Amino acid sequence: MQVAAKLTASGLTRQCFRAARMPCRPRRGLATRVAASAAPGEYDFDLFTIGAGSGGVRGSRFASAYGAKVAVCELPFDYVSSDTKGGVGGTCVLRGCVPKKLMVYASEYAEEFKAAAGFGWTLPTGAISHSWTAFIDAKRKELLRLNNAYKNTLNNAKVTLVEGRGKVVDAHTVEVDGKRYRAKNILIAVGGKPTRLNIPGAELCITSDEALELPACPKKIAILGSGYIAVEFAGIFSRFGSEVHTCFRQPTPLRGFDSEVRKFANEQYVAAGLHLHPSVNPVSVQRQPDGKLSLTVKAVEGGATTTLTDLDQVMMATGRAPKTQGLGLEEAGVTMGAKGEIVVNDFCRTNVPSIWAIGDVIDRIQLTPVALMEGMAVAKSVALSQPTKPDYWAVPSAVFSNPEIATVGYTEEAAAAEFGDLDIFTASFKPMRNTISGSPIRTFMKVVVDANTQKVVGMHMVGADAAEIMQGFAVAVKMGVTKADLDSVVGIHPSAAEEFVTMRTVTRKVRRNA
Ligand SMILES: Cc1cc2nc3c(=O)[nH]c(=O)nc-3n(C[C@H](O)[C@H](O)[C@H](O)COP(=O)(O)OP(=O)(O)OC[C@H]3O[C@@H](n4cnc5c(N)ncnc54)[C@H](O)[C@@H]3O)c2cc1C
Ligand SMILES: NC(=O)c1ccc[n+]([C@@H]2O[C@H](COP(=O)([O-])OP(=O)(O)OC[C@H]3O[C@@H](n4cnc5c(N)ncnc54)[C@H](O)[C@@H]3O)[C@@H](O)[C@H]2O)c1
Repeated sequence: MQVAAKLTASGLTRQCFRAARMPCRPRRGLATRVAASAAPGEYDFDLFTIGAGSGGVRGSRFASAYGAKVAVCELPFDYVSSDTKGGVGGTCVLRGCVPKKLMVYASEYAEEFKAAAGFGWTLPTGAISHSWTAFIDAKRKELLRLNNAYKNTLNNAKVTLVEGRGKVVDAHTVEVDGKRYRAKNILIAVGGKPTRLNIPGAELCITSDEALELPACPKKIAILGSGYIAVEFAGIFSRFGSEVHTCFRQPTPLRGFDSEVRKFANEQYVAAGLHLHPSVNPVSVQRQPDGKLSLTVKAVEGGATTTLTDLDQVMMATGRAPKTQGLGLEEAGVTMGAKGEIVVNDFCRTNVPSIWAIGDVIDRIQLTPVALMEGMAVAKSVALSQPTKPDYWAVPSAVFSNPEIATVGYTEEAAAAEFGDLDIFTASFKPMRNTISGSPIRTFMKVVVDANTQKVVGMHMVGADAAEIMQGFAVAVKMGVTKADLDSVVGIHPSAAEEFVTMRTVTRKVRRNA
């Protein structure tokens, strides 16, 4: 694990928040008290939430179900977010998980058509084509449907929805477009926004927001960064037939993931047709006389520059920043971190006892299910007076790249640092589907076992259906499954998943004192 460990206010290491690959247990003993009761009528609401995204909606409706009087405010709807536009559902539903996965599905058909030939299908020549605008229209309709469904959910849960930009005035007051509301507790769930690198030509680039709303599929695109968003969109555009160039600072993509997984994923991305440009820093983006773009990058070592030309788009996928600017938090005395994230304790409570914060804005693990967990914890704390900590142990995650990656628990590097002695089991194979389809893509599976307790402390997979497979194994890891338990399970044949219960030979033993 290369991210420096650093204690946060919650007593959890920063390292363990880098997307669940170094799961730590919360430090005990940070006391919390639920906000003191108020005199009846003193407040308009028991809880006022700013932001109706994943965490805000979940926290609000659970608090309401527990008997609290709850309101939530949200910016007016748009497909692309800004300081004045958002929409009920938030990033995941409108500009993240959902539209991204719809794009993954849409792009996968291209591969399916190709693979079908290997299985004897003849596709009519020239008859297969894709309408980008038809797809974007269908995607937009679905997002609008979901936006309405979320509004209905809030309505059915008796949560008052206020449209407009929320701002904290003081410990118990929220202002939405000039109107003030008094609340016993305030929950900040405003999420984050895509960041742009400060390089010449940054304004010519798109981010994930715009990438989901392009008027046409780019013929040639450069993507900066190699985190979740970069590799997912690289897979999407490449399957749609774009020439995709991914430029990143590290030697392999997906910093923070298990290094064997990174190396294997790197090989598969190349096999899948991506043009990878590792160990480079972006320098500038220019508009060519013909309207296309060019991108100049500089080698991390040696400083040689390379210019990619004739690009239809340059996408920055270089991280997201908490959306806390102008929210009135500093004025209300809330402690903020260096990146603008809200500092909270183990209970998602800020240093101002009536103000709580969850989701991307606290910059722990930026995943929807984590924001949901945090929202439910705060709902219990404030509405049931049951102080509740979110549990960050064994949070699984998946990268919907081509091929998919899924992981739960420790990377080998983090586990070696934590436990010292490990037994590592790995398998690499060509999945049956790819044997006669002609696809070169292989699958990799890895089990990390603490040698002293024989507990499985990490599981990783690169390959088709990794997300679907890993969800079930995450339950086992969270319950403390041992390698012997895995070995005792009968496989489902033929499947890739069965490999996880049939690995009998240790690939290598990692010993602290070897
Ligand atoms: C491209 C992309 C793909 C992703 N894919 C996945 C995935 O596959 N799986 C996964 O688990 N996670 C994924 N994520 C991450 C996931 O979307 C976030 O972790 C999750 O949405 C965080 O929820 P949240 O409630 O903290 O914030 P958000 O969902 O961002 O919600 C915050 C809400 O607050 C509103 N808001 C902001 N400021 C104000 C204000 N002042 N007043 C009123 N309202 C305000 C915003 O408009 C927004 O609706 C993805 C993210 C991106 C960008
Ligand atoms: N499938 C999923 O669950 C999923 C999908 C998308 C996003 N997300 C969440 O959203 C978060 C944000 O995603 P992301 O991909 O934008 O962030 P990220 O932190 O995963 O990746 C950021 C990338 O930008 C690079 N970068 C940062 N600063 C740079 C600089 N100055 N110059 C060059 N490169 C730079 C980093 O090295 C890294 O490759 C993720 O952490 C993840 O938690 C999850």
